[in-house]
Amino acid sequence: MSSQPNNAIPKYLQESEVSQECKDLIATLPMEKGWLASHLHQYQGFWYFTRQLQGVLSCQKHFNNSLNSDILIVTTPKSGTTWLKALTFALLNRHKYPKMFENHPLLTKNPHFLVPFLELDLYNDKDLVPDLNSIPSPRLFSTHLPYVSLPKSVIDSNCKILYLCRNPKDTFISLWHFTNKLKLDGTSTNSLEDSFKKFCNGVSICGPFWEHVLGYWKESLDQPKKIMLMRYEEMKKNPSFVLKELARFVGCPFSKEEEDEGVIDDILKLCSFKILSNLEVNKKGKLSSGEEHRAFFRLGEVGDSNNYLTAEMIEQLDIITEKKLGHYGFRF
Ligand SMILES: Nc1ncnc2c1ncn2[C@@H]1O[C@H](COP(=O)(O)OS(=O)(=O)O)[C@@H](OP(=O)(O)O)[C@H]1O
Repeated sequence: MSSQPNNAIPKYLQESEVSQECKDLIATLPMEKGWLASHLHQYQGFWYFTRQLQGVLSCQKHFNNSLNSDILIVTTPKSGTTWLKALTFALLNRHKYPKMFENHPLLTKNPHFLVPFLELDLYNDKDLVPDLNSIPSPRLFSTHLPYVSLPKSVIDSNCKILYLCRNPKDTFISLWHFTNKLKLDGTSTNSLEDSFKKFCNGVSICGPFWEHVLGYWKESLDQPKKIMLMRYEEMKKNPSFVLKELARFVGCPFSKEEEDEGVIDDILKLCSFKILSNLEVNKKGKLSSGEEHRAFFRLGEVGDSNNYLTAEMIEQLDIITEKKLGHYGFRF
């Protein structure tokens, strides 16, 4: 692993400057080279790039004050995180910003800025506990962590978890496009075929994909008041239904007056791919972690994987999905 910063690589993928604790742990963990980042490390059964692992350790150690009023957005990467962050932020702040197309923070700030990742933003750079107590209630955070690796305080509290996943074919293709855009160092093998093999073997950010989904699916059945599971495809098909369910789940349902006044439609419009992806802030700009805002907006459609995957690849992913999830009653 490299110990010198490489300025061609975004900050969040740099492997230098990780803590000694993280380095010592990494030396004991299974490691893979390849797509997404130069190295991925397997920790508690799931794969992380180096700085992400440091953030995971740090938030497991320090995020020990989860409140019952907290709302945590949990997703598999590339399943619509940006969209769900925007929707949830707009939902919770609808009374504060009633004129949605005039002075709403989403018009000038990227959703990832407004809803930070626990392990990527809050706990990554330093081993310091950020001042989370100053955030007004309900605090809204996000994470890609699998259920088994959530900080203990999240497991123990009655916070609400909004879990979003997307069919693995489109998730994989979205991730593959994202990594190609990054143009990592020459050691990365980003060919579709190689990346596909790794994805099928579970080696992807916060993968194995199927185990991630299964963990939350099982918990959502056991704890329906705590975990609401959503599918990207469902959100695309019936966004107002999902938004209403979401509002009820987090305890701020829409009133009849709001429905009549078109508040639901306004939120959906503001958070639509068309509006968000065309905002100046999302065409330019970068997160402090180095990711370009525009990298979060590509196509935003269901089924684009059909344009990239062969019939054999599709069949292979369908078989894995049925074997690993269908058996437990989960289907996309
Ligand atoms: N508003 C809105 N509506 C619908 N779809 C949207 C929206 N915003 C982003 N996207 C699409 O979501 C994909 C990116 O996934 P994530 O936001 O989960 O990425 S990340 O994990 O936070 O990096 C990526 O999907 P693909 O287009 O298939 O690559 C984005 O285009």
